[in-house]
Parts: sequence; structure tokens; C-alpha cells
Amino acid sequence: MTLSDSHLGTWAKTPIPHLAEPCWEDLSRLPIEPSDEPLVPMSLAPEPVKVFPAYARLGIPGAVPECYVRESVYRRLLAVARALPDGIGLVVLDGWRPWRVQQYLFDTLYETIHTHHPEFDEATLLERTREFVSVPSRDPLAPSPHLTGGAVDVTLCDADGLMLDMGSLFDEASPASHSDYLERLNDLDERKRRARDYRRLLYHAMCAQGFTNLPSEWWHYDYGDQLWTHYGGHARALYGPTELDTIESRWRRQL
Ligand SMILES: C[C@@H](N)C(=O)N[C@H](C)C(=O)O
Ligand SMILES: [Zn+2]
Repeated sequence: MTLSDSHLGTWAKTPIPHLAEPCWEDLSRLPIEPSDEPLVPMSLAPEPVKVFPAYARLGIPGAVPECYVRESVYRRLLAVARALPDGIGLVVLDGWRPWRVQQYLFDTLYETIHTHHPEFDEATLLERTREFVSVPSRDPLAPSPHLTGGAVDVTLCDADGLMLDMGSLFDEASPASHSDYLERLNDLDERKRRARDYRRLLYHAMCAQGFTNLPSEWWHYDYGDQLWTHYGGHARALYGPTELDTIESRWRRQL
């Protein structure tokens, strides 16, 4: 289904600004005042929110078949979806992530880059991997963003539920995934111009609800974690690492 330019509105006409990559060492020093806000399942959200737990669908070991997020993140994502033009839906691909999945993603990308570039030294390998996967960390002072339930990976779909072409694939580990990549190209063909406009639409709809974006990934947004503290200019983060409630922990609290 093709949506007309005028239908996409002013967000799609407003460029994505260029932002510098984060310095992860500086981020880890930002204070966290942890809230006990619960993790809630995105799949209970009404239309136009859609949920496709990408890592569980890919069979990644330890991945959960649901996208859990903190309650404030849930409410904000619902508001984002409701603010999109008619006929466009918000697809949530990942939210809270178990440490094991973060480790699997990190190790897999690290090994893949190492195989393709045996000449890279350790520091370069780490830098290239970090561009697309954060270092796995359960440290209460410096958790990986997705372990907090504040980070989300999202995209857009049309009224038929088909994901829109955003100019690179979700998790594509290439410069084309940088949020402002299409802003920097001249002479875009029709396909790339539409992808640029969809990225802009997603970016401004998310920012209007208080999310911040990771500049190396058009799909990754944060609320309440240390990336959000940095890019949003906040005094402190709201979320530390968290875990899903188990039946054992629930009963232990109740008895
Ligand atoms: C793996 C990718 N979807 C993602 O979320 N990357 C960021 C950098 C992360 O792992 O926190
Ligand atoms: Zn992410």
C-alpha cells in the first residue's frame, strides 16, 4: 500500500539531526535512581500497536516470546502509535531483554566481524560490535539498555500489517542503519526518499513522547535508561536492570 507524501504530515518533512555516538564509559557514570515500575507485556496493547518479538521468532536461545517494557514505556508507545497517520502502525520488535540474549547477540556479532576482518585488533572489534550491540552487563550502576526495560526496538507497518521499508533491515550492521544515513545522501531515488521519510516519521513520533534515539540504529529508542539520560539531557536515569517475576518469587513475597 502506498501512502501519499501529504498523508505522512510534517514529521516526515523534518530531517533527523546528526548526533554523536555515545561514550559508553561516560554513560556508565550517569546516576540511576531505580524505580520499581513493573514490566508489562506489549502484546495486550490495542491497535495500532503490533508486537513481533523478533529474537524469539529467530529462535535465539533464552529469548522470550513477548515484548516486556516498563509501564511508562508502554503508555508512551501507545501514545506514539496513536499519533501516527491513519494506516500506519507501530511494530514493537524487542523490549526488555534477558542477559543471556544480550550476550548471545554480542558474541555473535563480535565473532562475525572478527571472521570478516581478521586484521582488526581487540579495541577495533569492540568498537565495531558496540555500534550495533551493547556490552552485556547486569551491573546495577551500568546495565545494558535493554536489560532495564526502558529500551525498545521498533519499526512501522502499513494498514495490511506489512513492515515499511526503512532503508536498511532491522539489526543490519552497516552504516545504512545510522538514523541520519539517508539525510546525508544526495539524489535519493524514490525508494530511498520514502524510507528517509518513514525514518523521520518514526523519529519525531518517538521523540514527541520523550524517547531518545541511538544514532547508529534507526530502530533503537530509549526511555529512562542511561542512554536516555545522556541524549535527553536528564539529571539521572530512572531504571536499573530488572528481571521478569517468577512464580517462585511471587509466592515468596506472598507467604
Ligand atoms: C541488537 C540491537 N537490536 C540493539 O538493541 N542494539 C543496542 C545497541 C543494544 O544492544 O543495546
Ligand atoms: Zn535496541
